[in-house]
Amino acid sequence: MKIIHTSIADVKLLEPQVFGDERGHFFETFRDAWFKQHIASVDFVQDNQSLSTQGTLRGLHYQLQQPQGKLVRVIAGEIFDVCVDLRLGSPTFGQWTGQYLSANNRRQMWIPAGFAHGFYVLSATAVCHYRCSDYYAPQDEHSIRWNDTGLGIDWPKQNNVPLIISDKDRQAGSFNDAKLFDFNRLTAGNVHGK
Ligand SMILES: Cc1cn([C@H]2C[C@H](O)[C@@H](COP(=O)(O)OP(=O)(O)O[C@H]3O[C@@H](C)C(=O)[C@@H](O)[C@H]3O)O2)c(=O)[nH]c1=O
Repeated sequence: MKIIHTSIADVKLLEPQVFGDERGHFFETFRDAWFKQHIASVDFVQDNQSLSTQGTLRGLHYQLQQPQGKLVRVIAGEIFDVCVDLRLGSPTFGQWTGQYLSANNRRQMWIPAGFAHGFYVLSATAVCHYRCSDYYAPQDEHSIRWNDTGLGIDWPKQNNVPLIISDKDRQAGSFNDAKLFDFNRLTAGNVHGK
């Protein structure tokens, strides 16, 4: 697995080694010992998959008491995947990074706990699969408006493609009003309150 650094030190892109032959190709999508050694010492406890049509935007979501690190990849289609650093005291607090993840480039984005996450769909449909380091906790869910002016996320533009977004995400609050993480608490390893 090749590691590609992003503008946010703790956010990484992973690119698998692909073995092609006359049948097609093969690649490993996840290897626990490698991940713990090179990326982060987390255990994934929940895997999610969603299918979205072109122009769908999901996000920006996070859980505060049960923060989730997420390892995101795309099985079919292409998305623009975004995360925002919500760790007060982090050198990159308030910054975002956006990366194109697709079935073609096979890239995965590692987003540690303490970030809001969302994505926008560029292909006719996209199947997104992600591993989470803590369980879904609907009572602990928070969201920030995708087009918050303070964040200024530069989402890709698609002409004549209507935006598809849930009511919940349409009504999300601003970055200024967002509940935040404590960088020191997260980096002290107490991420999951264990
Ligand atoms: C996220 C989630 C949803 N659900 C249910 C609740 C609801 O009925 C239905 C759809 O939920 P949502 O509208 O919240 O799905 P969605 O907008 O796709 O939510 C996801 O967005 C991306 C960007 C993330 O980062 C994820 O962590 C998650 O927040 O699925 C679960 O059962 N388990 C889960 O882990």
